[in-house]
Amino acid sequence: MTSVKMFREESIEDVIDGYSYERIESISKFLLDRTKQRPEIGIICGTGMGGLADMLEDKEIFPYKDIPDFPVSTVPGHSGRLVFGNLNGKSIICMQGRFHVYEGYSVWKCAMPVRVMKLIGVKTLIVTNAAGGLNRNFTVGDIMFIKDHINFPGFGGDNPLRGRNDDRWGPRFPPMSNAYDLGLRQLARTVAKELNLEKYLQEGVYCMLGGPSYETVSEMMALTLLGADAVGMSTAHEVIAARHCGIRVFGMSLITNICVMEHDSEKPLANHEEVMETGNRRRKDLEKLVTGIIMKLDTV
Ligand SMILES: O=P(O)(O)O[C@H]1O[C@H](CO)[C@@H](O)[C@H]1O
Ligand SMILES: Nc1nc2[nH]cnc2c(=O)[nH]1
Repeated sequence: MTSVKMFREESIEDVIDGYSYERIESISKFLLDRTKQRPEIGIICGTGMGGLADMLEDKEIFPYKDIPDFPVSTVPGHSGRLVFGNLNGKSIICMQGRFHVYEGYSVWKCAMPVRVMKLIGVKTLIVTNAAGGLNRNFTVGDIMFIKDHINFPGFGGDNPLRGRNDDRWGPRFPPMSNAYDLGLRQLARTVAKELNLEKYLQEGVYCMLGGPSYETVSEMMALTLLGADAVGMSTAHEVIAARHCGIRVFGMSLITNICVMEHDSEKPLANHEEVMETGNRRRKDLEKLVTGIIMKLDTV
C-alpha cells in the first residue's frame, strides 16, 4: 500500500540553500498578483493571538494550504492563514499562525515567510509570542517588550541563515546585537502609557528553545542564570531572518504562564490550554497596543 506524503521531501539542495531567492520571489509574486495591498508593516501572531489579524479591515485571506510552496500550520491556536488588510488606513500583512521547529520543519523553513514579507515590501515587523515567565517579578498576563533574545537552537548551529548565503538578502555574518529596535521599544512604551497599560509592562530577554516539551525545573533554573526573563519555542529565527534582510523589528511576549522553579512542587504544570486561554483573555489589550504602535510608526 502506498502512503500519502503530506510534505515535499527535502533534497540536499534544500538543506544547503533553504528556499532560494527565486523560490521566495515566486511565492511573493503569487500573493502580489492576488492582492491590492502593498503592506510595509508585517505582524506575526503568537499562540492565541490570532485576533490581531481579525481586527484588520478589508481583509484578503490566503490559507497557507492554498499558497504554492508554503508550509502549513499544525498547532492549535495558529489558524494558518496570511491575512492582508488595513488598520486605520495602513496596509498590513499578518501571519495568523507561525511555524515551529517542533512541528518538524527546518528552522530556515520556519523563517521563510519573513523573506516573503521582505519581497512584498515590509519594512517593519511586529512579532508576538506566548511565553513562560522566568523572571520572579512577572505575573500571568504581563506584556514583555523583548530587548534581546537567546537563540538556543543557534548555539548548536540550527540558525535560519545556515547554508549558502545569498547576498541579495544580506551579509554572510550579520550583527545581531541590536536586533530589537530601541526607537520602536520607546514608542511602544509611550503608547502603553497612553493606554493605561503600564502596570502590565515588562521588558526583558526572550529565550527560544526547540520544544515541544516544556522545561524541566533544572532547565528553567539554568535559563534564569543565563539572563533569560521569558521562554518560548519561536521568534528568534524569524527575527534573525528579518534583521538579515534589513527589516526593523519590534517584539513582545505575552506571559501566559509562570515557570514553576521548585522540584516536587504541586503547583499546576505548564500546559498549552493555559497558554491559549491567557492569549484570549488578554487579546483586547494586545490589539489596542499593536494598533497604537502602528498608528505612530511614522514618527520613529
Ligand atoms: O511562540 P508561540 O508560537 O506564540 O507559542 C508558544 O506557545 C506554544 C506552547 O504552548 C509554543 O508554540 C510556544 O512557542
Ligand atoms: N518553552 C516554553 N514555551 C512556552 N510558551 C508558552 N509558555 C511556555 C513555556 O513555559 N515554555
